[in-house]
Amino acid sequence: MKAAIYFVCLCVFSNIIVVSAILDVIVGAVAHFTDRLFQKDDLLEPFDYERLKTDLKDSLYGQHIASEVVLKAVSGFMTDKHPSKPLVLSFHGGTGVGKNHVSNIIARSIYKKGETSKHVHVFISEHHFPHKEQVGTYKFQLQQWIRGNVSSFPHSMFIFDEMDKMNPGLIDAIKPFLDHYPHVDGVSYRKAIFIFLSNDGASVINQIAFDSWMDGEERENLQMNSRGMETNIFRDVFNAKNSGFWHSTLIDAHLIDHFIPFLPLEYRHVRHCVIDQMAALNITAKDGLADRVAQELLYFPTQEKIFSVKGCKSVRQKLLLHV
Ligand SMILES: Nc1ncnc2c1ncn2[C@@H]1O[C@H](COP(=O)(O)OP(=O)(O)OP(=O)(O)O)[C@@H](O)[C@H]1O
Repeated sequence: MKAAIYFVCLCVFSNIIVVSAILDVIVGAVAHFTDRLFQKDDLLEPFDYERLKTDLKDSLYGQHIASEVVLKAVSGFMTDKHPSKPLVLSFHGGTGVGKNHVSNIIARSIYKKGETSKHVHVFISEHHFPHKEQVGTYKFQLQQWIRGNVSSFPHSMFIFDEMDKMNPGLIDAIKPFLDHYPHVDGVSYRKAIFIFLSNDGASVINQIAFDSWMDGEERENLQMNSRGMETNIFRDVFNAKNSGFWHSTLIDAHLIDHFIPFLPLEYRHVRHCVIDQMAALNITAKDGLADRVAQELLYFPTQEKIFSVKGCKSVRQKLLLHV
């Protein structure tokens, strides 16, 4: 009797195992199929230098330095069949001046689905990695995430926002991916793109823009090497109280390809942003609406009021108050 019960149990149990194994295979196959189907229209856009140039010219205001460097860096990288390392860009500047906006423009030039592509991965320090004590777990997850995505799609893009608030342990975790290694644990990261965004260096950039304005210089004459911009940004960034670490770690190892300053925006640039938002919201331009909205924003320095305190950040919200 006992033997019969054992026999029945064994049959039921082995049937369960067989059924679950079959189910596993079916679920895996369906997932793989839908994944392929989904990926089919989420691929690379054939790279077009002129399209990126036009997009930067038409939709980015007041950032001639960023525009030039981004165009050269991205087109050089995307047309290089055998890059020796991933492209690593570091964007610096005050709030609302276009750092995220340029990341989206770059994504539009690379992926068919632009910034909504699933190959664009955005990490916001305080949102994704809020707890200091969990840095070990974050580190593991972040490395697995980058590794998994790059192995299935080498041209993946990783954007790290609020880099100045990033835990040093996490910076160490991504360091090997940014280097010249042909492979890290069997995966090549040479076609990936990493973009770091931070407000570090903003005070130096703003001061240089102000001095240049005071001297009556054309804004467009400001270059990376004018008025010691590059050196002063480095100095400021290295000495930043909380965030000096990421720069010293990544800069010392020469892992960042381009430091890109974003200038503070003037009234005329903000006005352009208002007009863009009016078009996006289908609002007809009348009664000097663009000027009224642009005038409502705050400008600095207190006396001269030349640069927008929040760039173009709250333009949409201000505009909505008028409709
Ligand atoms: N230079 C610019 N040219 C055109 N539009 C801009 C520019 N700067 C900002 N904008 C507009 O303002 C919005 C907010 O800017 P964005 O998020 O790029 O700022 P940010 O520099 O990343 O700021 P933060 O440091 O606060 O994250 C953008 O989505 C874009 O619509």
